[in-house]
Amino acid sequence: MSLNVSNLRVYYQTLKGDVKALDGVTFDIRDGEIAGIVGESGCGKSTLSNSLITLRLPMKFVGGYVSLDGNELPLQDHKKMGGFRYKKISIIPQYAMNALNPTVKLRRLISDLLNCHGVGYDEILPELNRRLDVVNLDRAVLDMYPVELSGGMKQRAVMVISTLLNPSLLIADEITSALDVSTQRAVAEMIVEFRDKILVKSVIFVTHDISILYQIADSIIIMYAGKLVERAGTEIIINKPIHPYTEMLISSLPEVGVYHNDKRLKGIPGKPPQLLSPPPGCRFKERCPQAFEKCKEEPPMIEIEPNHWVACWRVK
Ligand SMILES: Nc1ncnc2c1ncn2[C@@H]1O[C@H](COP(=O)(O)OP(=O)(O)OP(=O)(O)O)[C@@H](O)[C@H]1O
Repeated sequence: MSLNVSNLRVYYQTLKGDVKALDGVTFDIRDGEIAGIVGESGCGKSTLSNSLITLRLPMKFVGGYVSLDGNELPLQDHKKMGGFRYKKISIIPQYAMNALNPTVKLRRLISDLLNCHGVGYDEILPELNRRLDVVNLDRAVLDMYPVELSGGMKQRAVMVISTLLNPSLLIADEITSALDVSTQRAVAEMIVEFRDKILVKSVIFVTHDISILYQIADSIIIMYAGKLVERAGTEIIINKPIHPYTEMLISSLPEVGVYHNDKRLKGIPGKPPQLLSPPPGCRFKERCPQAFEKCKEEPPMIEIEPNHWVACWRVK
C-alpha cells in the first residue's frame, strides 16, 4: 500500500472559529494507482492535497494518521516533513503555471531546487533530458524563461520538475483546469505515462472534471463538505454510483450526443453547508432527495463490496 490516510482532521483557524475543512477522512492508495478526488468547490480537495505536503497556518492538524510506504508522515512537523517533500511526495499545485519564477531560466531554477535536496544538476541531466522528451518538450526550454513558454508547456515543465526524483506519491491539484481541451487531454495522458513508466508510484489527481478521471483514474474518491461520501473503482463510480450525492453529480454531467432540448441537465439544487459550523449527521441531508430521520446521525463509511465504500444510511 502506497498511501494510508486514517481519520485525518485538518481545520483552518479563523477569528470566527475553526473551519472544519477535512473532518475525518480515511482512504488508501495502492502502488501504481491513480486516484481521482472530486467534489464541489470548497469541499476540501486542496486542503487534503496541501496537508500531505505543507501543513501550515492557518491550517491546524487536529488528528489522524497518514503513512506513505509504511512510514508515518509527520504532518504536524514542517521541518521533519522536509525529508519527504519533493523526494517522496511531490505536488503539481493548482497554479503551477504561475509557480515558476519568471525571471529565472528553467536550467537555473531546476539546478537550485536539486541543490536544496542535495542532488547535483549534472548527475540528473541525462534523466532530465529523457523526461523532457517524454512530455514532448524541446530540450531548448532549459535555456528559456518561464514567460517564454505557453500555458501547456509550463504545465509540462512543472510536471517534469516535480517528478525528477521519482516521488512515491504525486499530487496533481487541478492541473488541467486552465488548459484548453486538447492540452488537458495531453497533460492527463502524461500523468498516466509517468505512472506506467514508474517515474511516480501512485497519483492523487484532484479535479472538478469527472470526464478526465474517466480517462485516466483507476479509482475515484467523492468528497462532500470535508468528508468522503463514496470511493470505488472508476467504472463503478461512473456507472453504478450508490451515494445520492455521487448519483446526482454523475447525472449532472452532459452526455455525448444528447441535445439539451432532449434532456435538461439537472445540477444539484442547494448549497453545501458552511464548514465553520457544519450540521450534525450526514452533511448532504439538506440537499438529499432520499434523506430520512436516520440521517440526523452521522453515517459510517462501510465497504458494500470489495473496494467500494459508501457513507449513507440508505445503504444496507
Ligand atoms: N486560508 C483559509 N482560511 C479559512 N478557511 C479556508 C482557508 N482555505 C480554505 N478554507 C475553507 O476550507 C474549505 C475547503 O477549502 P478547499 O480549498 O480545500 O476546497 P476545494 O475543494 O479545494 O475548493 P476548490 O475546488 O474551489 O479549489 C472551504 O470551506 C474553504 O472556504
